[in-house]
Amino acid sequence: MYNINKIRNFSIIAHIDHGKSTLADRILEFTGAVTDREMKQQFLDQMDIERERGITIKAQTVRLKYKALNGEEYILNLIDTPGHVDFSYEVSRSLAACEGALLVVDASQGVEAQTLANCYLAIENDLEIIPVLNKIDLPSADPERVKQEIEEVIGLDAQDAILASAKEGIGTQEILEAVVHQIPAPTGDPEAPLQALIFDSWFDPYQGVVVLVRIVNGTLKPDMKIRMMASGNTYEVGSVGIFTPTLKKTDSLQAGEVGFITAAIKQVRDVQIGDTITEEKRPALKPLPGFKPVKSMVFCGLYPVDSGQYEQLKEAVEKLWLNDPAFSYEPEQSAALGFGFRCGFLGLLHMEIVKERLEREFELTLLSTAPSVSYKVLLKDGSTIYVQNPAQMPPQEKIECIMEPRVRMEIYVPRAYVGPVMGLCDEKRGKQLDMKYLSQDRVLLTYELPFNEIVLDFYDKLKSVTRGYASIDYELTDYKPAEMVKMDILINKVPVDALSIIVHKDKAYYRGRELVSKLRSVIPRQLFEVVIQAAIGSRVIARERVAPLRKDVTAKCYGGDITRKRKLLEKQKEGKKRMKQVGRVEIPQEAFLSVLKTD
Ligand SMILES: Nc1nc2c(ncn2[C@@H]2O[C@H](COP(=O)(O)OP(=O)(O)OP(=O)(O)O)[C@@H](O)[C@H]2O)c(=O)[nH]1
Repeated sequence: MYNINKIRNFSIIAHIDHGKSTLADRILEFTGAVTDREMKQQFLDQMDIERERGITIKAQTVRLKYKALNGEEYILNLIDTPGHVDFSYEVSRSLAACEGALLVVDASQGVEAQTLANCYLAIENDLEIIPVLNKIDLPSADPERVKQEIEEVIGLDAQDAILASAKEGIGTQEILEAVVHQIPAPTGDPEAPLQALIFDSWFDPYQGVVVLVRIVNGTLKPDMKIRMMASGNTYEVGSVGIFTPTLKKTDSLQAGEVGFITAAIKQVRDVQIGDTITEEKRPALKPLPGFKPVKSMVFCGLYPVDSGQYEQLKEAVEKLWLNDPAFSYEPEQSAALGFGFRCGFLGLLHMEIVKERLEREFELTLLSTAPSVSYKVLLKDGSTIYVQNPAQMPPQEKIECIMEPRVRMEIYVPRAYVGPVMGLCDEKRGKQLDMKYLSQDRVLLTYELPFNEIVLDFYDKLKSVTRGYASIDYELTDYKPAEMVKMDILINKVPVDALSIIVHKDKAYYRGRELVSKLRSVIPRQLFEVVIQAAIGSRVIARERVAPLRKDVTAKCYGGDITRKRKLLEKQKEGKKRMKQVGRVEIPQEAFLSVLKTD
C-alpha cells in the first residue's frame, strides 16, 4: 500500500574502502531483500570491471521493506553512489533523489577526502545526515577520535554516531531505526501534475534504455504519454517498476517513490540526466532543478594496433558514446599511428575503464597515447582555441599565450608525511593555499595545482611518498597562463606525432632527456640503428641510440628443431601484437605510455 509517510529515500556515502558496499549488503540481508546465500558478493556493484577493481561506478538503487521496532512497516529506497573522485557528479545526482544519507566513516582511518567531498554534496542537497562509524571490530578503531574529527572537519554533531561493523553485522538494526526515525519522509502530491527527476539511465540488452527516476509530484503509469521537459522528446511509457534488487514491474510510481521506467528509448544519449519527465496531457508548469552537464577533462588518442580494425573501433566508440554521457570522441589522424579517435574522459580511472571495455567487449587491441588535458591557447590573430592533442598545438610563432587548467586540491595526510607531500606538490608546480591540523596527527593541505601535472603521475607518487595514507579530492577551477612548450620526439629523424607532449618550459630539458632514455629502453633492437631525439621546435635537446641487432634470433636454434624455432617466432609475434610500425621502426605500446611516467 502506498503511503508517502512510510517511505524513506537514502544513500550511503563514504570514502573508498570505508565499507559502503559491505554495509549495503548487510542492510539487504537484514531486510530480507537478498536471502540467497549465494548472492554475488556485494550485489550493488554490478559490472564485472567494477567487481574486479572493487569499486563502484554506476549508481544503483534497491527497494527494501523494513518492519521497525515500533511495529510499522517502512519502504526504504537505498540509492547507491559511486565512491571514486572521477564520478562525484554521479554521487551528486543520486543524492538529489534522497532525503537522507548514511555517512560511513572507517573508525580506524577517520575522515578522508571523499568523506568530506561527499558529505558536502549531501549538505548541498539538504539531506539529513546520519554518521556511522564502521569497522569498530578492528583493534585500531578509535571511535572517539573519529567523532571529534567529524565534528571539527565537517561540523556535524557526531556524539550519537552509530558504532557499526558491517563485516560482523554489528549496528545494522540501529542504522535502520535511525533511517526511519531521523530521515524525513518525502513530500509531494500524487495527484499533482507529474514531475519526475531523471537521475540515472543505462542500456539494458533486454529492456532498452532503463531510466531511473524520483517521482517528486504526480503518478507515473504504463502507457502514459510523457514529455522530457528539457529535451522535448516524447514517449509512451512501456513499464514502470522498482528494484528488489532485480527489476520488478509495478502498476505505478507515485510521489516520493524511486524506480525505473522503460519507454522504447533506443539510446542513453536520448535521455538527459537531470531532465524532468512530465505528462504530455497535463504537464507541470516548470521543470525541477537539473544538474550541471558532465564534461570530459582528460583526453587521449585511441588507435587500433591493426589498422584493419579501424571500422570496428569506430562502431565500438559510437556505441559506447550512446551509452556513456561522460565519454566523448572525435576522429583523429596521426602520421605515426594512422586513423584513430581522440577520446575524452572524466578522469584517469574512467579512461582506463573505457579502454578496457572497448578491448574486452569489442575484441579490439588498442594503442593509447599519453593522456592530456585541454589547453586554452590564445593566438596572435586574436582567436582562442582549445588544444587537447599535443600534436595539434600550433607553431610557437602563432601563439600569444598558452593557458593551462588548474585544480584546487585537498589532501588529507598523516602529519608524518606532510613534508614529502609538500615536496611533491612543489615539484608539480603547486601553490599552497592552506594547511590545517584536523587532529593531532592529521593534516589537511589545500593546493592549487596544474591539472596536467596530476594527469601525469600524481596519484602514484602521492601514494608512494605517503605509503598510501593520503587521500585527495579536487575540482577544476580556472585557466592560468603558463610557459608551456610542445616537445616532439623524432625517431630516425621522423617526428612521431603520437609521442609529442606539452610540457612546462622549466621541465622540458629534463623531461626530454628522461623520455628518450626511456624510449631507448623499450624500443627493441632492430636490424638497423635507431636514433631517438627530443626536440623543441627545431632544437634537439636530447638524443639516444638503439644499436642495431646483429644476429638472427632463431640462428641459435641450430638444425632441424622446427618446433622450437616456430615457438620462438610465435612468441615474437605475440610480442608484436602491440607494436606499431612507424616508418621502418617497430614501436611497442610501452613507448607511448612511457611519456606518462616520470622519475
Ligand atoms: N574489519 C572490517 N572490515 C570491513 C568492515 N566493513 C568493510 N570492511 C572491509 O573493508 C573493505 C572495503 O569495503 P567495501 O564495502 O568494499 O568498501 P566501499 O566503501 O564499498 O568501497 P568502494 O566500493 O570502493 O567505494 C573490504 O575489504 C571489506 O571487507 C568492517 O566493519 N570491519
